[in-house]
Amino acid sequence: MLKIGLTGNIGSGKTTVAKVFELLGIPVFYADDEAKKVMVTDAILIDAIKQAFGQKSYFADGSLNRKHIAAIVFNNPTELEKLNALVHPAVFRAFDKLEANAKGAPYIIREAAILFESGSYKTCDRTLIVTAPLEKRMARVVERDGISQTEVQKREARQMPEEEKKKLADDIIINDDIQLVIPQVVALHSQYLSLANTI
Ligand SMILES: CC(C)(COP(=O)(O)OP(=O)(O)OC[C@H]1O[C@@H](n2cnc3c(N)ncnc32)[C@H](O)[C@@H]1O)[C@@H](O)C(=O)NCCC(=O)NCCS
Ligand SMILES: Nc1ncnc2c1ncn2[C@@H]1O[C@H](COP(=O)(O)OP(=O)(O)OP(=O)(O)O)[C@@H](O)[C@H]1O
Repeated sequence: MLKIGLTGNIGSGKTTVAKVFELLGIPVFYADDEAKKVMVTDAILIDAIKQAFGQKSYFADGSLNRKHIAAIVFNNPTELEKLNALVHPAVFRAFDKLEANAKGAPYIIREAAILFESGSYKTCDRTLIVTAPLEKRMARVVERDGISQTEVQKREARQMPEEEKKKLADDIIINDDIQLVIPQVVALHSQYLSLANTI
């Protein structure tokens, strides 16, 4: 089955784009959501996170102390690598399951903020990047998450620059509030359906 990797830096609008593909009937795997799920359900992973980042990593009710972990990993690249090495294998396994369950679909989408950085693009047949100017991306995330511009910048600094990703990606959607997003998604959907028919 044709697999499309969908990415974009923080606040680019990749989740928004993914939702449009879903409306067109395409199964989408959200790596971020899956990471959130396994980090509170996988007992071995939970233990490993506590060992690495302290007991404060979880609240008494079992939910993840996201602020505590974010403060550690987005201030120290080595700590972020440690967290990625713990979480990503479980996310990769979940994607394999989704793929197995989506046999009837013409193609599937794997949405991930760090598709290129994590190497998961290698499991995709094509890659699609959503782009937007940095100022717009920052403003969107500040509005959506209520975090400061500095916090957004720290995360952006841990991601491969958008310009580099644009060179690696096969397809692009420009989400700059000037060009319309839905027609761009529909055009790519037709292209992917044709490609899926040739596989
Ligand atoms: C550190 C955590 C707890 C912070 O949680 P928080 O609720 O503040 O942020 P959230 O998860 O909603 O992420 C917001 C954005 O931050 C950026 N971001 C998140 N994880 C990463 C990462 N590993 N590397 C670079 N950027 C990241 C992305 O642009 C993401 O969309 C959380 O991001 C996390 O557990 N990250 C590790 C899991 C992971 O790699 N997720 C990303 C896709 S698999
Ligand atoms: N074209 C647009 N017009 C207006 N608002 C938009 C547009 N695209 C995205 N947004 C808004 O900007 C915010 C960021 O978009 P979205 O969550 O899709 O980005 P993302 O790339 O998935 O971000 P992250 O990497 O932080 O998870 C959301 O609140 C979304 O509703």
